[in-house]
Amino acid sequence: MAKVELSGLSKVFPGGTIGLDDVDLTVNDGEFIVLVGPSGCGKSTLLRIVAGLEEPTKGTVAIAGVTVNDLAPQLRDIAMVFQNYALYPHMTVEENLGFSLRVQHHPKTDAAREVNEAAHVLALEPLLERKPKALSGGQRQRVAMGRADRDVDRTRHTRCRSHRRTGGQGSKVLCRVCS
Ligand SMILES: Nc1ncnc2c1ncn2[C@@H]1O[C@H](COP(=O)(O)OP(=O)(O)OP(=O)(O)O)[C@@H](O)[C@H]1O
Repeated sequence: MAKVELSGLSKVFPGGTIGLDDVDLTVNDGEFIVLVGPSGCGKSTLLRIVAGLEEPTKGTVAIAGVTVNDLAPQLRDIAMVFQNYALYPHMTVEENLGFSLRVQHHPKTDAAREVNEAAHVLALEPLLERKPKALSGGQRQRVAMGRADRDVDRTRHTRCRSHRRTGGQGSKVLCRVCS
């Protein structure tokens, strides 16, 4: 986990809809927070900006002390679970959890071990052979969380741009993957 700091964050969409208006928020390393508010108040917009899927009109996003406004989403070491969970319906829980590891060409034994660890932590062990349609909403959400965490490309982070920005290998600020 890393500290996330949002400063003066605003988003005005084309057409003039205000998505966010001057938001300041600090989430400390290891802190768990919940954004609560009425439909349309800007929760998804805020998360999309942190993940890099939306550009703020004003303000800055810093992760682990590094301003990431100009950093592409895949270089931010952020995982996001979407409201529809984005699971592959034709794959089992096990295949969904391991999909990104296969795409990243992780050795099979390492991938299997990581999938088993994730299944244990998320209490999905008895459900590994099931497909998403045979899961409850909460179970689907846990699979989506497990998959999102594996979506972070660990191979990419051997050349982590955050590191280069903060002084290369001697940097004190390391992302979760590289540290
Ligand atoms: N791409 C877009 N173009 C124009 N307006 C948008 C766009 N995306 C979101 N908005 C508007 O920005 C505001 C904030 O939307 P956002 O999706 O962040 O709300 P939310 O708090 O996540 O809502 P919900 O709880 O219903 O999911 C809303 O008024 C929404 O209509």
